[in-house]
Amino acid sequence: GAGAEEGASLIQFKQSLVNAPRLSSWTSKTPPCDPKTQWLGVLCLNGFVAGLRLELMGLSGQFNPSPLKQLRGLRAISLAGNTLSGPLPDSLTDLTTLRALYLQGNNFSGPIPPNLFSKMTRLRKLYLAGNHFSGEIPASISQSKGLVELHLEGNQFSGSIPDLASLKSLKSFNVSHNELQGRIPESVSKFGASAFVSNPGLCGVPLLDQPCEPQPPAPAPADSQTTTMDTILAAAAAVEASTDSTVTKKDIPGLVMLMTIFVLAFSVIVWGLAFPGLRIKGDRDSFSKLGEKQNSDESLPAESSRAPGSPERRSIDIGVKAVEGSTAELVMVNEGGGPITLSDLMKAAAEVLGNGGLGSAYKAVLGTGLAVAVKRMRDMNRAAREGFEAEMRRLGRMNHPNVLPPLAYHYRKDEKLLVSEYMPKGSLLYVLHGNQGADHAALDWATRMKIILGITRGVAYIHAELATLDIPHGNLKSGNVLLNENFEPLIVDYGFISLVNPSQAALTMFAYKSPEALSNRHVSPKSDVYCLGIIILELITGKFPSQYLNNTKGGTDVVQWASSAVAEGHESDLLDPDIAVETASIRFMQQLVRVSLTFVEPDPDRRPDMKEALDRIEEVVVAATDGNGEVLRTRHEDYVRSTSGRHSVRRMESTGLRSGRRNGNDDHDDDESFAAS
Ligand SMILES: Nc1ncnc2c1ncn2[C@@H]1O[C@H](COP(=O)(O)OP(=O)(O)OP(=O)(O)O)[C@@H](O)[C@H]1O
Repeated sequence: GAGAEEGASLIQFKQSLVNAPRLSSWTSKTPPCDPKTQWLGVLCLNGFVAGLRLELMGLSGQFNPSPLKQLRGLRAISLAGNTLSGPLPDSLTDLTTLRALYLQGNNFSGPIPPNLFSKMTRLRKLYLAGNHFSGEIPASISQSKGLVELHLEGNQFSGSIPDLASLKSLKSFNVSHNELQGRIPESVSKFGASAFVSNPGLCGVPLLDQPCEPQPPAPAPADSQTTTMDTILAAAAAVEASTDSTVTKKDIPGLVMLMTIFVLAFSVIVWGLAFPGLRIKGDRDSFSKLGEKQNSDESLPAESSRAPGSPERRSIDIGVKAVEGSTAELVMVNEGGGPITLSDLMKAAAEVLGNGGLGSAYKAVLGTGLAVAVKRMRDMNRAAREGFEAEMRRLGRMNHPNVLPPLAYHYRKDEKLLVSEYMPKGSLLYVLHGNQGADHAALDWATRMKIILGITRGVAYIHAELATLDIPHGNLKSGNVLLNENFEPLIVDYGFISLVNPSQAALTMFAYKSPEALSNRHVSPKSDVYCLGIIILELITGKFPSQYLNNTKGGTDVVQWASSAVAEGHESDLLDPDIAVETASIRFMQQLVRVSLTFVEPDPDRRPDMKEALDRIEEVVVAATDGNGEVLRTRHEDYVRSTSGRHSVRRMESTGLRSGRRNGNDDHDDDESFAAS
């Protein structure tokens, strides 16, 4: 009967597999769906084969789907986490009943036939991640109009992302860690940067670091060696020297490309290794429901995109030494990380972190094991050497648990480096919008409140310490808030206004995106208050603010949205669903929305100053955490600000809120000893 025919097809399918001893139950002696002898990995529905769940079985050989087209009720196939190889054959196209195909974590390779998916109109989930697929993403994917989950990350797909506007139900999408190029189609830009990272040729929203503009070809890689800070800077400097100085912003993507290809290669391996343990749990559950629910057959959970593992380091030495002929040294301005010399730094294994408006950032791991972030500033010639150095010394003296001071700088006319401690969790921007992994999950309400309070305190401190500046921070955004291992925020990239060339400042610094700047009025310390309001709304709504973009496309206008929701009395619509579940705290979330709306008042005169802003935030947070010492073990009165503006003296009860950083400057010893006095 039908059972025997289906069995014969499966046996034929099995013959294409190598190393399938675990499929010994697959014999012609019994039918595949007999409840007493049911074949391993075969899922049945009403006596017919409905699914093949053959993940993590050590299977190798090629995937020959031809025999499977005889299985009229086949809805899901998982071969994930095996070592199947070769290309995807054309015959896959005949599996038109398929709802879900999980092939991730194998060794599949080669281009995918462009029309492969044109007949697979019922497909809802397609996982090809973590293989070696190359060539273009098959355009026929857009014909599987019911796709809900599409995961192509960790391959070598090239060319541009096809237009996927026809995939109206797409909920989960990832093409990160490929070799894709061109502008990200608007239809998928909502999936956030993590869905696209490590595609050096991709540009546009949501890759803020990779705006679309013509890019020069990447310099060709030379032989492999360890990449050091020195070779990275040399390469960057050489590209710059070979073009005019305005090209600086474009040279780094080439470097990023080289670096990320290597990171990619390594992370695919790690992904493959990490894969089995990750997959097995969720899959078993959801697959076992296949016999119960008609529509849940394909509901294996989505694999969240992995952050890349530790980088593989390769040389991009193009023969120019960044510091050759220079006597300039690295000048320490904060002893927190111990002494660092320029030669330590140049020898350090390095990787590219990103390319921001003010420069490019690199991670370097020193011989001592200390990881530092090195920011190579561009367009920072506003101040003469003495002015630059004095400002750096002042920034190095910053001493607040929520402010990351530079540890050292390197100054030459044509090269300025700023070294600070490396924060492994990365920025709030990344944790909030990019990474949907464990760090994102940790952003519960208490943590977000702690972050909001920390940022506000940090900015208030910066305003007190750098009161002489027109705009003390000037570049406040979630990308410039780093998170330490306790999710304590640390503010970076502050105090540059007197150093950055004015035209560059106006183009790239976030204070210049405030309403006053956009209507050609003066930026002021109140512009930082505006930027702070955006970050708070970003944290409460979980939405990427359109205010961070240069055009009006993409992101959420959090100011407009919050103002109208408050005006209409449905503030609760604003809340990120991830925190709105904490219903007991909703009224505090709403209070914070109202407070932050005062920060984003279009008229700066109607905004509070930073001192007042801090009071308002602390008031809500203290009320919200009263009687709950776990959230924030600091009290309002422990944070005493001196009116002189010279020092922000504070006492933190919680060690978690206390920075371990030591300040190298005698002037400020009273900050450290305040608790004892
Ligand atoms: N000390 C650090 N530790 C960890 N990551 C860092 C550190 N400093 C910067 N980064 C990360 O490196 C990346 C690039 O930083 P960079 O400052 O160059 O860009 P940006 O913040 O996007 O732009 P801008 O130049 O406008 O500040 C960002 O993702 C940032 O979060």
